[in-house]
Amino acid sequence: MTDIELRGLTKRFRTVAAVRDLTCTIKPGVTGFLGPNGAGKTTTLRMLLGLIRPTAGGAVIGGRAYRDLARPRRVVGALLEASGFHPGRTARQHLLATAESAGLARSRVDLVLDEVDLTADANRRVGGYSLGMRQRLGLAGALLGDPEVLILDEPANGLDPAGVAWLRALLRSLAGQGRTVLISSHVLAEVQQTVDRVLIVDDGTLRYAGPLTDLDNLESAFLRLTGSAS
Ligand SMILES: Nc1ncnc2c1ncn2[C@@H]1O[C@H](COP(=O)(O)OP(=O)(O)OP(=O)(O)O)[C@@H](O)[C@H]1O
Repeated sequence: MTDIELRGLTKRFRTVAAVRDLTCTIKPGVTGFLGPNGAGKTTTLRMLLGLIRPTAGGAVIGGRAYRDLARPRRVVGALLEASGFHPGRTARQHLLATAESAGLARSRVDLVLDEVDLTADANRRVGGYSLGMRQRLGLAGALLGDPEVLILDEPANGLDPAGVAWLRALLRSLAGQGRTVLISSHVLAEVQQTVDRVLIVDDGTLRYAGPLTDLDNLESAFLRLTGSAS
């Protein structure tokens, strides 16, 4: 069981205060990370993954900063945006290269391809993939190290309705195995069906952290807490 902890996490870009003093603990289960455009979600996830340096405070996963994890892919799987794949490579080649560079068993590749339902297309070039297929490939990459923690930025992006239902079942099953799953999303109806807890941020500030069941109605709570209610 691995927690994610944010401790006074803060990021300023010149004049923009993107993330302001976020403190919370994210436990095993599925946690939805919600907020309007520009609220600071992606910046927070990028700091969690050691991609950008906080201005102040920090974030730890299982008690360690991402940069200090000896084998990060075995602890944390991440999907930030489904791009950056070499278009001339097949999905299988992409995952084999990732497995090799991370010191993971090649046998994991076929397992994760199956898990994301890409086995039939595994030998096609990624350049010909749809957005939803690239999203599934990104998820396969996140699952490659069989990590205890998954950090997924808008994982339902590009998935068709059957894909969204499939993703919901996958996330629930990962949570059922005791993993900690953090997903950002704008689709509140979908979040409502998938998550155990929610974090709501607005203007870089944490407005709510707690169980979904403590909110009568996610949409009205979101609009009220983010000042978007008319
Ligand atoms: N590299 C950067 N340089 C300058 N400002 C940035 C940079 N990255 C993000 N910002 C700013 O920080 C704020 C938070 O952006 P962020 O992308 O984290 O929001 P978000 O909640 O993920 O938004 P969205 O839902 O639209 O993806 C925004 O005002 C954004 O313009």
